[in-house]
Amino acid sequence: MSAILMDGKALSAKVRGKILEETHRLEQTGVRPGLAVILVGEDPASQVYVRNKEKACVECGFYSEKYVLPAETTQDELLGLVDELNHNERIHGILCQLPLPKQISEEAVIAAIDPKKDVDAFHPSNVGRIMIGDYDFLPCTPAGVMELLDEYGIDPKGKRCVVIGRSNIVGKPMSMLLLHRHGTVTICHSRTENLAEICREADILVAAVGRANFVTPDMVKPGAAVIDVGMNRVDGKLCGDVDPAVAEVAGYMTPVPGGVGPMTITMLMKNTLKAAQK
Ligand SMILES: Nc1nc(=O)c2c([nH]1)NC[C@@H]1CN(c3ccc(C(=O)N[C@@H](CCC(=O)O)C(=O)O)cc3)C=[N+]21
Repeated sequence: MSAILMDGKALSAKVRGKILEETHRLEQTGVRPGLAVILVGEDPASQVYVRNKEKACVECGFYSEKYVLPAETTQDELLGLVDELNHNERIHGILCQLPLPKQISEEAVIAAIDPKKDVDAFHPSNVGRIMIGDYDFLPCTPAGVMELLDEYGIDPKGKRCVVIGRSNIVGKPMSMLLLHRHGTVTICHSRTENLAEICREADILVAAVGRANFVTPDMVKPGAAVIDVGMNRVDGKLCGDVDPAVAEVAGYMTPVPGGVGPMTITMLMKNTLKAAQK
């Protein structure tokens, strides 16, 4: 058996095409969606992501601004820029690329972004709204996973869903979105006992651990949908959290690259469009 690959690149192209149409419609009212991306320091992986985000802005017809600040930037300087962007009328979405250098508190920066421009959905008020199911913005990576599941006709309703990883940006919101769709959700993490056994029960298994090839074939139920959120660099090569041999057991699987990554950026575009429409 060989898993069906869930093509995030193809679905992204389709969704971005629809967003471009919406952009043209919005432009008739004199509004062009605008996204500001802030990058502090020069982590090479972050530079790739930021470049992909700029490309996506072009594909969607957005206005975009990029701010590359030196690694020594102070928290006050960054907060000053955020405040300026909060008041900039051309900018509807603000994304400050994480992680930030250690002299800057990520929490302070996230809290400073106007929730209406928080297209990452990381601000505490947006996180709270996701918990209660009353949200404007969905967190990009989990939202991208849900669109991939929908595209391939995989319905979480009543199914065993296992999320490995409990981060604020992926694991926790991912669990919440699966729960909203009536999945039976288990969150696993580094202290979980009998991890392989729990994973083997999953109809939908989401790996967001940040460790290369962490999910092995013995951890997967035959026919399961396995979603790989990992972006690990091993000897310069990009590799996910799921061992490629899992494709022999799973029914569906997302590739890395070309799976969740492009969808994450596409959901960022969707949120920016939404912010501009409001
Ligand atoms: N405030 C903030 N928001 C984020 O959304 C955010 C962040 N910080 N920090 C870093 C992570 C990571 N992330 C990725 C987005 C796209 C790809 C992506 O396009 N991946 C390509 C391959 C890229 C490559 O070749 O390296 C793919 O999977 O096909 C990857 C990773 C967004 N993040």
